[in-house]
Amino acid sequence: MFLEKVGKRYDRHGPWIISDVTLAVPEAAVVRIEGTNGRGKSTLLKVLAGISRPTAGRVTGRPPTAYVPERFPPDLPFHTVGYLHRVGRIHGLTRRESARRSALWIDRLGLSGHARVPLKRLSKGTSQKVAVAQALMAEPGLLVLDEAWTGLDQAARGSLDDAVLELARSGGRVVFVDHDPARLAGRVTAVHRIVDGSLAPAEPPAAEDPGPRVHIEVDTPHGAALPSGLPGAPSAEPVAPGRTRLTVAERHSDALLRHLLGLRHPPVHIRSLNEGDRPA
Ligand SMILES: Nc1ncnc2c1ncn2[C@@H]1O[C@H](COP(=O)(O)OP(=O)(O)OP(=O)(O)O)[C@@H](O)[C@H]1O
Repeated sequence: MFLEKVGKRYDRHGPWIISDVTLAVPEAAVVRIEGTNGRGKSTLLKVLAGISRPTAGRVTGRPPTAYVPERFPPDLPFHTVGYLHRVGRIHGLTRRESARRSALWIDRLGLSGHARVPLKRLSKGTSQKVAVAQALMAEPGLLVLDEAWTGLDQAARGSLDDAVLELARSGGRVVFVDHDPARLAGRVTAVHRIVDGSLAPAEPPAAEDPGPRVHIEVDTPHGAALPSGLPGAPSAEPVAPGRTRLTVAERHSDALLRHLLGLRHPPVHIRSLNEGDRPA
């Protein structure tokens, strides 16, 4: 995906908010956009996501895109699960797949207690979880996140981190703004700072130690593939026909095991669990 000399102003005679922005977002990129308040970060993200049309320049090669806005409009006459299910249908998913993904993200983001609550009655933090869930439901090729972690509890922030890494690992692109300079440290592939309306490269944050990891070997019947979106974004390595070795950070292993034990499509048999080594 490529932005070529992109500029945006909201009014024909108004100031240019961003100008002459040239940016490549390759596959598997995790791109952080920085800038002080009011510099045009949200404006750039909206142009990237295709929600706002550039006033100058052009955007090419945009894959199917999902966007988590800074503020999610909860003023819709649905409850959480009904809304997510509709989002899935809008993305062209079958009823069954839409229900599967809704249930997956409701579980992973800790929304189970709010599944039947009308969107209008959700707290700000819970609405934010729904905003994240509706974007991840789409399994997009480009995920644009505008302060999407803000308001989430720690577990949901971890789930969003995992989802970003999964997406990048499968070749997807992620572009985000976040006030925490350490967000996705070690995973960010490029940082760009908005200075005087244009983009300047900046230094990515250093990696944090991911800590001990756990290996889980699982069998699936007839070699069926494991579903995408597993908690903790484990890496998966085939070790024998129908057998996969999953490697996940120890802090996510309980959530992953719980999820694997509950899987029905396909059912998963856990063969072994091997704890405690550290990444090289
Ligand atoms: N729809 C709009 N119409 C007119 N002006 C707008 C609109 N949206 C944003 N602006 C203006 O564009 C400028 C940049 O806003 P933007 O929200 O993109 O910045 P930001 O870097 O994301 O800010 P913050 O860090 O405060 O979220 C601001 O001066 C803002 O008032």
